[in-house]
Formats: sequence, structure tokens, C-alpha cells
Amino acid sequence: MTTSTSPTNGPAPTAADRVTLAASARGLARVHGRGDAAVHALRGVDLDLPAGRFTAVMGPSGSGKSTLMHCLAGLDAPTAGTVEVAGQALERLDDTALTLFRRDHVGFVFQSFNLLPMLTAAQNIALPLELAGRRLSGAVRERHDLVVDVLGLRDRLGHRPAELSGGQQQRVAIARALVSEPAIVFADEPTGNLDSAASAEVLGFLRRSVRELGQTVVMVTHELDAAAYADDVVVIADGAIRAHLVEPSADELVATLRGER
Ligand SMILES: Nc1ncnc2c1ncn2[C@@H]1O[C@H](COP(=O)(O)OP(=O)(O)OP(=O)(O)O)[C@@H](O)[C@H]1O
Repeated sequence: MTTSTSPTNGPAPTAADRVTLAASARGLARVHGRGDAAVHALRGVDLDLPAGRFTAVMGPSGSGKSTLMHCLAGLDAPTAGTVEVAGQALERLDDTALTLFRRDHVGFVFQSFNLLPMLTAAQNIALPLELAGRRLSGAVRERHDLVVDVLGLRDRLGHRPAELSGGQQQRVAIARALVSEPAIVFADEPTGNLDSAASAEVLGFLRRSVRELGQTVVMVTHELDAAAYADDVVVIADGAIRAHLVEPSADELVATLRGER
């Protein structure tokens, strides 16, 4: 069991520093508002997210989890600092390039599923490919079929969202996020609208996408049960990283969240 904090100013580089990073941030700050009303949502965050890991982001309400995720995903611009995703510095991209970069390299899963109600599951899943002008054939078709099978959606492809359970809808949303083989998938409270059985199922599929498809998943969650599916846990408090726990035990995680470690 290892507890590591930000490596930037730490000791000499170790083997862990040479792993491929899906995303990283340096000196990330985000201030909302100005003057007396200014809210320092992020206060100089340094973070490395290794590829092929399932990382949960936890912390109290208002601690900066969503702001961090939005900055890492290129949905929000930091006030200061840098973000790299799949080796691309996001601050070097203009709005159009950033939109294209997100489309091709970043997947999103939201609490509210965000499926298009008039489209079938199959059409929802294929939508990112269609938007990118990619045909569903050859290697793209193979990838699509693998994702559909890993998520157990083969016999639900002709259904519209209203004809699916919440858990099935979220599995479709995950398949849609994975189909273009993004460098990183951001999931914002993906089980917030699901009962415990459906939550366990969805979390199990997110974990399979990391184990079996080699994806990188970053998930914001309030729930310890959800974080238990992740490999690593980033704990954030008051806009700063308190700890980056690598495969923590439940006790270690609870103690860190309570501020005991
Ligand atoms: N657009 C905004 N304008 C002003 N303040 C904001 C804005 N967005 C976030 N904040 C503030 O920034 C801080 C961090 O918010 P953030 O949503 O990142 O926290 P969080 O940890 O995701 O919270 P929660 O768990 O409640 O979703 C909070 O104090 C919040 O009120």
C-alpha cells in the first residue's frame, strides 16, 4: 500500500514517474468571480493520472472536484497552470481545436446519462463516430462490437432510452464514451441516479473497461462504495490535493477522507 502525494517537488524520479500519463496538471488554479466575491476553486493543483488506471476523485461538497474534472477535460479554462491530455497541452488549442480534441480523445459519462431520447441505443453509441465522420466498418466496427459486448448491450441495441432501465441507459452512455477509444474517460457521479444494484453493475462495467479494454477512467464520486471499484483515489479538500492514494485499503481511504492522515 503506497500513499503518494504530488511528485513535482518531491524526491528523484522513480519507476512510477516513467509510466505513461493519460493526463497531467501543473499549478492548476481556477478562480470563479472577482474581488470580494472571488472563489478559489482550485489552488495550484499538481496531478498525474497514469494511463490504464481507474481513478476516483473524492472530497467534500465544494472542494473543487467538478472544477478539477472540467479543467482536465478542457471544458473549463484554468486561471493559471497547465493541463496535458494524451501529450497535448490544452492551453495551446483554440476553441475549435479544443472541441475537436475533446471529440477525438476524451469521453464523458454524466450522472443524468444524456442520451438522445429519439435514437436507439445503437444510434446513441455510434453518434460520436458519426460526428467524427468515421464509418462503422473494419477496425472501427471491431472496436464498436467489443465495447457493446463488454457492456453486455448486444440484445438492447434496438431499444430507445425510455425502454431501458437506468443501469442499461448508463451502460449505453459508457459505450458511447468508449467507442472512439478515447485517451481518457471522465465520469461525473455516474451512479448518482442509480439504485445500489444498478450502481454496482455500472461500476463493474467501468472497471472492466479499464481491465479489458485498457481504458483510463477518472470518476468523481461522493460514495465510498463507488470509490472501492477504483484502483486509485485522489482526495481533494479546499481546492488542493490532500492525497493521491494508490490502491488504498478501505481503512486508509476513510482515515484520509476524515483528515486523519
Ligand atoms: N461558476 C461558478 N461561479 C462561482 N463559483 C463557482 C462556480 N463553479 C463552482 N464554484 C465554486 O467553486 C467551488 C468548487 O466547486 P466544485 O463544483 O468544483 O466543487 P465540488 O467538489 O465538485 O462540489 P460538489 O461535490 O458539491 O459537486 C465551490 O465553492 C463552488 O461554489
